[in-house]
Amino acid sequence: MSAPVDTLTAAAAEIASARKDMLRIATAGSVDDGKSTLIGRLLYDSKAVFEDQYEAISRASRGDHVDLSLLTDGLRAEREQGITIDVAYRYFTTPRRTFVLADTPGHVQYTRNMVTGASTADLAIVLVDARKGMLEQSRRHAFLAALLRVPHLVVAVNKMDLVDWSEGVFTAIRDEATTFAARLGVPDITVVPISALAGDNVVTASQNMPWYDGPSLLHHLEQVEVVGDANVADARFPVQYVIRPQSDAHRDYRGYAGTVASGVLRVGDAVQVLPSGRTTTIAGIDGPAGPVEVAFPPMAVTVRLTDDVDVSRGDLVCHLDDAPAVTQELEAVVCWMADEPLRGRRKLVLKHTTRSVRAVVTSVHHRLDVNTLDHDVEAGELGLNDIGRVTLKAMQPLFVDDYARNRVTGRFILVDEATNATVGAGML
Ligand SMILES: Nc1nc2c(ncn2[C@@H]2O[C@H](COP(=O)(O)OP(=O)(O)OP(=O)(O)O)[C@@H](O)[C@H]2O)c(=O)[nH]1
Repeated sequence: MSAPVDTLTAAAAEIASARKDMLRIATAGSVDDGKSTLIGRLLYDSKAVFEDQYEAISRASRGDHVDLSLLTDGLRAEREQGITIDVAYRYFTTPRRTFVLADTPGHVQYTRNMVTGASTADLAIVLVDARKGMLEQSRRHAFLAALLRVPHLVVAVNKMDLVDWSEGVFTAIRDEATTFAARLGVPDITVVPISALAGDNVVTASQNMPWYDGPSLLHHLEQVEVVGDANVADARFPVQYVIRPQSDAHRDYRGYAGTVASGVLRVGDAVQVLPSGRTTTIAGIDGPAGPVEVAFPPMAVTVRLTDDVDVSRGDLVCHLDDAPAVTQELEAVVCWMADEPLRGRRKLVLKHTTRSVRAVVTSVHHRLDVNTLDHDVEAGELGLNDIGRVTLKAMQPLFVDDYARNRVTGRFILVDEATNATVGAGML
């Protein structure tokens, strides 16, 4: 039985109050587009930086402007190499919201980090250098954001000071970005002209671009609506651990711990456990601070069931009438991240929610050209950072939804059997 509508509304309201204050952002830009400077500017102008830190970087900066990229680059080991490698998470808060910012590097070979950083993001900021316009990299970043179904896209056209704050330059880039985003099916795009170095339109409105009447970047980040993006309809609870205390006092306790992937679970709900299909009822839900009546994403809880059904790690608890597809054959868009190409008959380990199964790629249908969005059906393989459509056969059943409907149960990663390295990410 699904949760009744009033429960969904209540859950949406609870998610709203829990989430209204938080926005997860992924940033992407090519090398030197000014990502570090932009993040530094956001931190500084939103007062997330202490004055003494600012004085230290003022002293270290050369030229007219304080080099805010020192704030974000300061801790990076890549300083010597001059490149950014891993995804770094930063937090900052304004009176309106808390922001979790995944800083993903721009180099083409690091697509993998972008995939990691953006897969849970509410919003992606793609930085573009006003002098260069939409490059292949910018398109690639926008494409990945769309592929990962990041619901909101911002294209920040940076270094407007270097094009004399030209409205014409901005309009041309905005039109190109908007057209490309429309082809990708991006539901929401905002294009903002900024100067991260001088601070124009980052937090406060620019005096230099009176022709722009949209919001500043931070203002947009503070007001963008994300509550409606959550899937509150389909209850999906992948079991991570079975909890069965050994002590005599708790000998009868058996609970199933995990994170609610989507939807709403409520005490008393009739549920089924996949793959067995056994039906039972939720006897209780334990949160970190004690029992709760309702659980919704992304709460980590322990669920107790009324019947003593056999449940193990990797099983899925869902309602009776909206179960996911149970399948061993998967057709997916895969982003390949290993040096040696992906070809048919390749054996891999597929990790989907809390389940790991062996799988084999049965065919590579096409490779996608990120610039033209054309399908190359002749390719027959995917090289490093290629994206394409493949079919896989899993050795055990998986409980899946379309990625478009569910960003948690609709994605998986591919791991090399021998090295245990992540070699691919897939969207169903
Ligand atoms: N004139 C001007 N220069 C800028 C602006 N934003 C950044 N820069 C400069 O551009 C250069 C690159 O900026 P970064 O912030 O380090 O670039 P990045 O994209 O973080 O580079 P990686 O860390 O290598 O990915 C620096 O010299 C900045 O001072 C801007 O709005 N105007």
